[in-house]
Amino acid sequence: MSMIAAFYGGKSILITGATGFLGKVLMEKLFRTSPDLKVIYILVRPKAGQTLQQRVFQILNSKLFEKVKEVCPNVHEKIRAIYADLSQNDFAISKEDMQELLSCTNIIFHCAATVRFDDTLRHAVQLNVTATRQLLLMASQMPKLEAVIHISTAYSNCNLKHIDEVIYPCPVEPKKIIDSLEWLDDAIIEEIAPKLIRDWPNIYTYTKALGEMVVQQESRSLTIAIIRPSIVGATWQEPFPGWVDNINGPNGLIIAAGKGFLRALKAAPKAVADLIPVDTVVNLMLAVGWYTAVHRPKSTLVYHSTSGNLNPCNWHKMGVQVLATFEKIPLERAFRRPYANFTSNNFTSQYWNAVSHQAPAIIYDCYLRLTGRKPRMTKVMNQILRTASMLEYFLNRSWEWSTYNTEMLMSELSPEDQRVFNFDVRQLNWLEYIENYVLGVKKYLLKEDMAGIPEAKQHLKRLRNIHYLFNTALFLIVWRLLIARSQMARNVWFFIVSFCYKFLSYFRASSTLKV
Ligand SMILES: CCCCCCCCCCCCCCCCCCCCCCCCCC(=O)SCCNC(=O)CCNC(=O)[C@H](O)C(C)(C)COP(=O)(O)OP(=O)(O)OC[C@H]1O[C@@H](n2cnc3c(N)ncnc32)[C@H](O)[C@@H]1OP(=O)(O)O
Ligand SMILES: NC(=O)C1=CN([C@@H]2O[C@H](COP(=O)(O)OP(=O)(O)OC[C@H]3O[C@@H](n4cnc5c(N)ncnc54)[C@H](OP(=O)(O)O)[C@@H]3O)[C@@H](O)[C@H]2O)C=CC1
Repeated sequence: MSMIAAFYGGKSILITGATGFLGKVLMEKLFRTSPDLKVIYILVRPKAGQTLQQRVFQILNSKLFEKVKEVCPNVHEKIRAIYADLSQNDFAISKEDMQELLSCTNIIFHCAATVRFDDTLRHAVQLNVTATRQLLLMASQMPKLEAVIHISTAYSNCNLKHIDEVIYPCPVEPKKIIDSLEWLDDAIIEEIAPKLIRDWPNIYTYTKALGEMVVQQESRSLTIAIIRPSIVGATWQEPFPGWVDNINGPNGLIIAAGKGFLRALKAAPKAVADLIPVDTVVNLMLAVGWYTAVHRPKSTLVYHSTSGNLNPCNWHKMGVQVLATFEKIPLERAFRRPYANFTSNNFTSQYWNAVSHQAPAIIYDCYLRLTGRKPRMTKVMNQILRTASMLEYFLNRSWEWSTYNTEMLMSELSPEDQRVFNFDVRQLNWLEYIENYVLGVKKYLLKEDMAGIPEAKQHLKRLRNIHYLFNTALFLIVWRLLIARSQMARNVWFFIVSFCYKFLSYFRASSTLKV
């Protein structure tokens, strides 16, 4: 019997960010391994015209939850969606709901955050810092609370090269920033933001670092642990391989590469691609929840959920495998044949951008205009290049994360728990994982039918022929223009033709002699 699964039995668990990528996989695993848990409270806001109930219904009826419905048929009754907006005071939770949460909650998993790199400082602080503080104040009024698990990011200290499992101080006190945002207006905030974030690459990583400091400051009466995942990718094993449902992180770039939009990336090919499967992160979260509640460590422990130091993979290996998979299982209606080029050189990168990205988009838009349609490819291409440039910082550097606490926890688990809540990334086979990942992007994110693969392959063949035709035509035009204008080009042309003629004559003469 798994001790961790048994621990969550009968518990009331509060999850923030349950409608997000990590949150959904967390709920799924909890219901599947501990179907006798009491209730999962999720803090949800209405979104995109959907009510809370509609959002929950959609999640529970998705493919991700198919296994859960077999193990826990009454899952609908065990999930309680509470209206909440984490950017509001007291999260805008009603008095009755707040009372219930305060009196019943046993464990909290705090996943909610804004993960946009370019969010405004005000909004990112509200969500990643102030909301964390407010949640911990709520937690301190919960008599039955056993543990709080805060999800940060391995990149919260990406201004350092070697990162230990400790909370590093930030140059400015979070409280001072929260207070000053109350009276400063938006224009001034955006002006001082670059000065505040100093050597952090974006507002997201900076506010996640502030969030960790808040956890440290508010942890006096609470038992808290922090988990820092690196780049969270599709599921490795559970509930099935390759599940993914948003375009964050690598996902958008994988689609852009598969559709033939993105054919070059400014990335150091040898830099470590520190991806971590989402189910590995969730297994660690549940193990940490159990360990923190049962062993109640004296200080706030930080756990790194990273792959680089135990089982490294680099961007080159990843790119090659992504392309190899698209060769076998192409995406539908590609713009160009998938091709990949990683370069860390500025000049080469700009050259590839002009030749491989911008020029084809402009040519295609001209074609759309000529055929009476609305041009759109330049806009799409600019969007992709903007995203790629936002991720560049992470593609051109490697970090070392120590994993002492994570390995210590692994050794504390029973063999059964090590199997059911496996977070040992050394067992990951990258080639197999990336293939399933790419397949998952096609099936679960783009919702493409596997029956369409022969047609997609046919389409790629047509694109290859167009490519050859286009290049030949371009070569002939350039050559014709050169010959017309330059004596040197004419000389070269004459030399090549006479050389070919002599070679053919010699070949014919020698083959006649042999006979
Ligand atoms: C041999 C050599 C091979 C060579 C090969 C070369 C070729 C290539 C080979 C490829 C190989 C693979 C390489 C992989 C590399 C991976 C690198 C990963 C590094 C990640 C590091 C992460 C470290 C930190 C990790 C963390 O700790 S945490 C999380 C990470 N956080 C993020 O990843 C957010 C980032 N993103 C943003 O920050 C914003 O996205 C922003 C970017 C500002 C844009 O922003 P903006 O331009 O405003 O665009 P959006 O509004 O966002 O979206 C625009 C449109 O997409 C739509 N849309 C937005 N959402 C979604 C959604 N869900 N679902 C569906 N649609 C959505 C939206 O409707 C809109 O459509 P529309 O309305 O235009 O029609
Ligand atoms: N994905 C990754 O690569 C990594 C993620 N992390 C961390 O993991 C955690 C989860 O990330 P992930 O699941 O990928 O992110 P998602 O963007 O998929 O999910 C974010 C969640 O936060 C919720 N949320 C955002 N704003 C509010 C609000 N104002 N009120 C209520 N809920 C809100 C979202 O709700 P809604 O659905 O309504 O928008 C959603 O459920 C984050 O803390 C992130 O920093 C760390 C490292 C890497």
